[in-house]
Amino acid sequence: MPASQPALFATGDVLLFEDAEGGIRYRPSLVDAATAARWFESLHREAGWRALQREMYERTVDVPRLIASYGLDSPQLPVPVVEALAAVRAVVDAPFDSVGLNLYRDGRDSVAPHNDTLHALAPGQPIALLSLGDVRDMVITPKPGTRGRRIRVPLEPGSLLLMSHASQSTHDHGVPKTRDAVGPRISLAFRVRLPGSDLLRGYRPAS
Ligand SMILES: O=C(O)CCC(=O)C(=O)O
Ligand SMILES: [Fe+2]
Repeated sequence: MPASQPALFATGDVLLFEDAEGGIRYRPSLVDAATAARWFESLHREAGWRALQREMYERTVDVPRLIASYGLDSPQLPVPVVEALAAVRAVVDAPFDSVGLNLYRDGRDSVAPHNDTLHALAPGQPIALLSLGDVRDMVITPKPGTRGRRIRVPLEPGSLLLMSHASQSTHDHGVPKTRDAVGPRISLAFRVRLPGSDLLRGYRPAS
């Protein structure tokens, strides 16, 4: 499917979709390659990675990637997450309080097209996705009734993808499996939770 041509802005930001809350935008280089590599190595080694399962269509399926999650007030917060949060906060004014980390070990790991769990997210607040490690494509697909086309964005190490809360109702996003020889990739998803909500509802440790 042909990709649409996103608008390129003077800052280097690419606006992928516009809405009243900032839409979906991509900044190829939030931090430099050396910083991204340092954070990757440290998190790959030391984050609290877990294999999870979830119920889907009355079956239990393995989540095809490893996951770690922290409240941003956690005393166990890895140093790279503290530094990454500062880099994100320098360009995004949002009261992030949680981070979900994904580790895609190779091209067989993925996340299926989805929108982030609106029941758990504070209205009006964005989701900030920082990428580290090998490049993987993100595919962003308008939901039925939303204008625009499917977009494929290669997420560079050190890049930031910012998605508005509103965009979770208009678009799905996913990281498809690939047959290309790719090494591991880590993403950090900074979010603002609704008080008392559980971002990992429906997930449990793999047996
Ligand atoms: O790895 C990514 O960039 C996307 C992750 C994602 O969509 C999620 O954690 O909800
Ligand atoms: Fe997501």
